[in-house]
Amino acid sequence: MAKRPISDVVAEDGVAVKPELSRKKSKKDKIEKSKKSATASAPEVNGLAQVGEANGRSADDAEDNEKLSKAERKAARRARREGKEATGAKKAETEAAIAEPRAAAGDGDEDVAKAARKAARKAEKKRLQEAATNPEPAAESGEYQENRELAQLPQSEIDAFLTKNVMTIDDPKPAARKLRPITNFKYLPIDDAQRAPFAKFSAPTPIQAATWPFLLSGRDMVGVAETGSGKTLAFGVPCVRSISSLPKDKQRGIKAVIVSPTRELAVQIYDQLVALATPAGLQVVCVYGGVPKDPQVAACRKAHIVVATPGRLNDLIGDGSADLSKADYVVLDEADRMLDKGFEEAIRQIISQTPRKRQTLMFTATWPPSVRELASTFMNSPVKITIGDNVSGELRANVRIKQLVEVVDPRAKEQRLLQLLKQYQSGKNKDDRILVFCLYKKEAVRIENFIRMKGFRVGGIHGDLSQEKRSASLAAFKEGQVPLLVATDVAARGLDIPAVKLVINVTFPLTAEDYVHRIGRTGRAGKEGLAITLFTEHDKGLSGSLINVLKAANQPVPEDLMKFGTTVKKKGHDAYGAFYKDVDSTKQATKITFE
Ligand SMILES: Nc1ncnc2c1ncn2[C@@H]1O[C@H](COP(=O)(O)OP(=O)(O)OP(=O)(O)O)[C@@H](O)[C@H]1O
Repeated sequence: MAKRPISDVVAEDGVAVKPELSRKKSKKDKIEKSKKSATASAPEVNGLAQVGEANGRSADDAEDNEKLSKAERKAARRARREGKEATGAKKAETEAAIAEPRAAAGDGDEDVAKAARKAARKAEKKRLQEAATNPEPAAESGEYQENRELAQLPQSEIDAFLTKNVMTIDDPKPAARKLRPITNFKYLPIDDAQRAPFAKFSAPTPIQAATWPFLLSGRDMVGVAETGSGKTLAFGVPCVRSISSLPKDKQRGIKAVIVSPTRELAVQIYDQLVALATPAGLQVVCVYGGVPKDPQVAACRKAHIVVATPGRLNDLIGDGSADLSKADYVVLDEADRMLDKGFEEAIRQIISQTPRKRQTLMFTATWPPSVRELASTFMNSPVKITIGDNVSGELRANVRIKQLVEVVDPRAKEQRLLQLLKQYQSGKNKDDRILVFCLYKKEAVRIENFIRMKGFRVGGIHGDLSQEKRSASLAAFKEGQVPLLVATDVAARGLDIPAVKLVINVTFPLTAEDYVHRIGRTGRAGKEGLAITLFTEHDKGLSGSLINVLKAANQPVPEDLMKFGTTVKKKGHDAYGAFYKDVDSTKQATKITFE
């Protein structure tokens, strides 16, 4: 499918897809019925029956476990063999190291000098043997083999990288060997053409470096890293490699599916995936609602990778146009959003169509406890990788964003907004990009008109606008023709708009997670950013969560905000409700924190 402008994209984004609204009658109802009967016999997790995932599991589980333990035994044997070889090489090196100084010390002992030379030769021979038996990984071999140069880096260099970037790796499986972060693009097991899209970057970001070895090894994963830290390529690169490393006849059909909560984000991911997949000869399709289905149906027939919003994807599954039975690489981007609210059922439907033996990944900047257990029902012993000083997975904003909070009278918000715009968009800064967030669509319309009346160039993006207008506003803002954009939370997650200088929250969002995502539209890819939030007494229920976010990022907490209270209300899952029990699913995991 050709690259699709955002203006082609219409539909359900930003609003949770209600399964009963999007569902096609006939065939889909049958699917639903069979799921309901399965639910009755499915095991319950926290009072919620696992649909699809649990179906027919027991019959295949024994076989699977058998395969798994065979694979694990094989990995353990290989680890032992590598260990022996390493010990042998080390021994020879040690002999040489011991002998050399003695000889150099000139103790006159000819035998010692001879022994040193012999040991050195032995060590060198061993190294050469190792290099010969451990060639660079063949591109067509699916198994991940660490690049030789990476394997030979001194451990101190690896430790310094891990410490500098404060990485936490929770791995519930005992590691056969320690995987080193891929600290340079040249260590990726892909060919040069596939490496071309990275030419503009100097090095992988921490989330990319840390996740790639695990993902290339086929592991399930939860990846948590700040907004704008390059998570798309973190899951995109192994996605393409997982397909391109297969023999050609095994590459046919939809092999990977990436689900995103909004259509604009889906299109953005699609663009990045096309850049990665094209050099590998793979096709990507982007499916979303509100536009004619036929071109998407045709593209699905040839596609290897599908990037989708849940509603339209379920539509295509329901009418038999999208066959996910071979899609064994599944990504939920903005995973907490995908598992929240009305998306959950749509996600269950999608995942139930994918093979039971698959790699499932969840990526996000915010990972609230309310979705963690539900997430684990879709995954198999996932590795959890968190970047940043955030071991317990608390809510964290990008620390390069300066956050200012002003407590104001609700009636004074518009005037204060005007002052801020005059202050930050004047003189040489008149073209600086500013993103203004509102909570409600009607509010966004009012604020946009107000700003325009005051003489500013402004566009809008929210659910009440036609798709054409919405896409035009976003494109004009991205390209710099209109420096101001008024948006609802439809633009809060994932959108990568270049050089947004300032985010202004005219009205606080419904959750502190949304706040973190909203302000994350600035300060991306290592840059600095600024966010100004107008907070009123109407928002006081969220003062405690906001204070925590500010404190964790070393930002000033205004006295007026403290007055609203510091209590944090526990957020219940929409399905599990307020009685949701937070279970530490990583309890058994080996937790390694580098700091
Ligand atoms: N290795 C890299 N070095 C520098 N920039 C990078 C690198 N990888 C990706 N980027 C750029 O960083 C920006 C943010 O990437 P991306 O949109 O994937 O972030 P994200 O972590 O998914 O953000 P969000 O949490 O808001 O969805 C993009 O413009 C992307 O091109």
